Amino acid sequence: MTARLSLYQKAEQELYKLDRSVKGKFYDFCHRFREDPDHPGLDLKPLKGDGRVFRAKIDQSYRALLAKAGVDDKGQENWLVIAVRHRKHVYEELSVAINRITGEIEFVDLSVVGESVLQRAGITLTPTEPEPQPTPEPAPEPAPAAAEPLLTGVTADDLRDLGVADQLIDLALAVTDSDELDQLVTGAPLLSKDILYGLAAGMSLDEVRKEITAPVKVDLGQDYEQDLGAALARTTVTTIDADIQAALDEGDFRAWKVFLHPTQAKLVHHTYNGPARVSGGPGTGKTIVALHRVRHLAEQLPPGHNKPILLTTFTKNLTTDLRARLASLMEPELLARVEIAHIDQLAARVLSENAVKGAVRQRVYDTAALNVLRQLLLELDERRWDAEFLYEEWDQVILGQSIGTRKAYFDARRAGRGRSVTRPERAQIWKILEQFTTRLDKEGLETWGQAAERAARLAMERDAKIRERQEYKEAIGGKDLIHRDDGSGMRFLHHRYRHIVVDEAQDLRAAHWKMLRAMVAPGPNDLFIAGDTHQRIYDQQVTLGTVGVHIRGRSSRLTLSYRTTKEILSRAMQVVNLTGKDLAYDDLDDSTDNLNGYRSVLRGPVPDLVPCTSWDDELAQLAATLTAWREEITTGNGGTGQRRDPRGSIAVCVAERDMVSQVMFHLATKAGITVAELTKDGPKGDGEVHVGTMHRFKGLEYQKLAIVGARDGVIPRTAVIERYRTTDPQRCAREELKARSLLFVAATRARDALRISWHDKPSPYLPV
Ligand SMILES: Nc1ncnc2c1ncn2[C@@H]1O[C@H](COP(=O)(O)OP(=O)(O)OP(=O)(O)O)[C@@H](O)[C@H]1O
Repeated sequence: MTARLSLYQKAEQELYKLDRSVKGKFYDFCHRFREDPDHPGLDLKPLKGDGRVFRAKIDQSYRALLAKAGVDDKGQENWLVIAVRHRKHVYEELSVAINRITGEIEFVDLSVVGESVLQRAGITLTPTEPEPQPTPEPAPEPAPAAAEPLLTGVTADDLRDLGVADQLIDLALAVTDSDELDQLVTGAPLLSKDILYGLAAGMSLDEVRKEITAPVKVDLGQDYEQDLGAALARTTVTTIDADIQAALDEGDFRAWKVFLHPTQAKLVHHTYNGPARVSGGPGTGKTIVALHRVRHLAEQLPPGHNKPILLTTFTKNLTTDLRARLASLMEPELLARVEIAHIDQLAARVLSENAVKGAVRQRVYDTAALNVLRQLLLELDERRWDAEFLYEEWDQVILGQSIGTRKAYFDARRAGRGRSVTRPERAQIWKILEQFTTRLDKEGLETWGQAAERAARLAMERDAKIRERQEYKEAIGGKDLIHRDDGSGMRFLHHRYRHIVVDEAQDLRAAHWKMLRAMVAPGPNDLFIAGDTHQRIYDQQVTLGTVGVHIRGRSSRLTLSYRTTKEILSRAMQVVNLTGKDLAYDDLDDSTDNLNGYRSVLRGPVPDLVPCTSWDDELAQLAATLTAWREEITTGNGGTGQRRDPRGSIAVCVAERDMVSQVMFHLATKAGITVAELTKDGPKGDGEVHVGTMHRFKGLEYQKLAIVGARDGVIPRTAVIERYRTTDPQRCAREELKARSLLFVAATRARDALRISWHDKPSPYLPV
């Protein structure tokens, strides 16, 4: 009889860590097992635990642990590989269970639980193939004196109700410190791990129930515990040959493509009755969820050749990154149904489609437009207002709210703008800004903010026409509108997209949102928004409700970081910790957001905080660190790990623009390290180490990251803070918040190693 073989997520992760030769043998094993699971060479035998787990021979040393999940209609047996390990670590007590919350198959790996915890919980493990013992085993140490349990205020019933695997409950209650907990959860199913870490991080039972358990709860029938076949259908597994082969070849870099965390999967597959938003700290998988969401939506589309799905984000280099990742996740035919464009590119496209001949304007960045305003103020001898204040008033209040008349400006809300302005002052400001926009116009210039506004207006006009046509059609009982449509092109008018997915949403302008809102018909799954306001590094605070994007009741938060180690995360959190400040992070709507429960299960070295005596000293020490990092990566940590090409794994993030070229020059000429500048379009060239300013690092990640020049006066900038400290305290606080977010974004790009250096005084936000 042949068998169908699937691979449990944890088994796949174990495989990554095995030697290449064992991986190869495992692959052969899969082939042989599929052909005939009862072949004597495989030596398939049940363990004594609950009789549902079997072991089979991969080679002399390695065993596969498998669970039999029934036989299908064609008589084919369904088997799940739950673990791959050395025969020394296979115990009779191992068993599988079906989780009462998720209904998925769970395997609790007792072999990794610490000896002392097992003793306290009264569990002894029996090896299936005991090693010959040359000397008698010493009598086991008596269990250490009982210390206070780590998890207080929770009972076994609480843990059971939340969804912790039965086998882990007594063990979890016997744990007395976080190292023991770390060891326990290494072999724990995902949901148990989340719950136990959540409780240990101080989440209340209610919070865990709401944020961790409820999102993954499914309705299970009466006898669900016996039906492994049904449970297998609910469990995320790798099934086909090619998948297993790819997993073995690509290692854990591809994990995100196959295995979504249950909380992530829920968000990906849910049907939302309108715009939905997912938030969460850095590295919690918001982008991964957005990418899978695009695939999910594409899979539901009726056949066609158009592109009814838009995936958009704030910057160009992130768009390149998203495109590459999506291409590796989706079949080309499905990918062809997705438009991938950054938000300014989208606005530019709308404008060019509607361009009047001869009226093309050159689009400029804010600094260029600000210079035009400065020149104008000089010519007018205008000293009552400084150029930055006026520019922001224009960009954020007038453009931000699409204000077209002096009267509307008198009534405008100026929330978050700091100093108030009286009616006569508004009259002065309006007059100056009118002259400013006329000047821009005359010079044939347009800012990206203006372009976004114009694009939004055009998209909204188109939306209004579509609605009007729709309403008319409904009013006449759904008949064809041949006469009305004739020759006007109206018949072909429809919303550009059926679904829009937005990443890094926290930095989009009000006009961008208006444009996006108008590009998709309101309805199920219209807008899916991923973002984290703790990472807002541009000045665009938007309340989505005011631009027609209503997310209330459809917001979710991810809390588990997959990128950053606990050690990096705890330092980074201190940067954005606003305790005692009269400031808060918004939730993109009219409430606040926080990072409660944000945590990581990854461990690594504590970040290095390095004081230097001068900039030259900083450069020299940086070069030494990078040389060591490169060595670690290329030699696979001195031969203990996987060897890798260091290109694209290491980056240097600088606090000031000028430092980019200085760092690049120093590394290339004095340290023999090849470099690539991180530009708007991504890394330029294929140098080993990427170098860029903090803004360029948005949304990216590196194995090892150095931040240089993190000193007081630069983060935050003295000039900016001094300008507003007395004149506009609210603005001053906003600038501080932005500077904190920038450092937070930079620090959380690091996966395993983070090093932050400065000379003179450190930035006040650094935890030193
Ligand atoms: N389910 C998963 N399995 C394995 N890896 C995952 C999973 N989800 C996320 N990751 C990994 O975690 C890292 C961070 O994911 P992602 O970029 O989506 O986070 P993010 O929340 O968008 O971060 P940021 O806000 O910092 O941009 C990536 O390396 C990704 O591959």
